[in-house]
Amino acid sequence: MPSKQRKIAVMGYRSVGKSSLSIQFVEGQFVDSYDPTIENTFTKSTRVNSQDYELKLVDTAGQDEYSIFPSQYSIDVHGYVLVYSITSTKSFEVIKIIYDKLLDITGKVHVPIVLVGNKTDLHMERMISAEEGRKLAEDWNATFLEASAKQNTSVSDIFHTLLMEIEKADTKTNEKSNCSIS
Ligand SMILES: Nc1nc2c(ncn2[C@@H]2O[C@H](COP(=O)(O)OP(=O)(O)OP(=O)(O)O)[C@@H](O)[C@H]2O)c(=O)[nH]1
Repeated sequence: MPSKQRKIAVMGYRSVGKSSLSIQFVEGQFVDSYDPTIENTFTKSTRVNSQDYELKLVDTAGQDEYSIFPSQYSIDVHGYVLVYSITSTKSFEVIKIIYDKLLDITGKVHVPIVLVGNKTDLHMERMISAEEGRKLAEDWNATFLEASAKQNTSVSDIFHTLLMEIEKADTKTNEKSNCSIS
């Protein structure tokens, strides 16, 4: 089977660990220093369910409640990793706003999304429970995962799950377009 090309955008509030998750997945390392991202694109080959993928990962600049959703991330992107930090109530609020803007700009009812609560290693500083995250993802009809870029917990699951979600959405669209009225 030929390899499929997929583009994924990682979005969320500042400093939630978007770069750290991307770098952990692509390079297998964690960098402790904080360097705000403007935009970084990574490529990685990966395999899910016997299918090879050529993945383009766009690590975006941190957004806040006032940011305009960058229009370049509304086209050509197959799925989104929406990240908040379990230690930051603000980042959880901002991810809801980003989600609303994303739906608005794509004009779609359903977009493949994995909602990620990052920094689970900082359990003493936890502000958002797993239940709250799960509930939000349920409202969105998205998949929910908690992760730690630092400890490399569930990091590859995020991207593999999203690739499966994209595949599911693709199948649904194809089924619809093959549907004829007689
Ligand atoms: N303890 C802990 N720290 C983390 C984790 N992920 C990221 N960090 C730290 O959080 C800070 C911000 O991480 P980044 O990956 O740069 O965050 P970002 O979301 O890309 O930030 P912006 O580019 O500003 O939007 C850095 O100091 C990281 O080392 C994690 O899972 N656990």
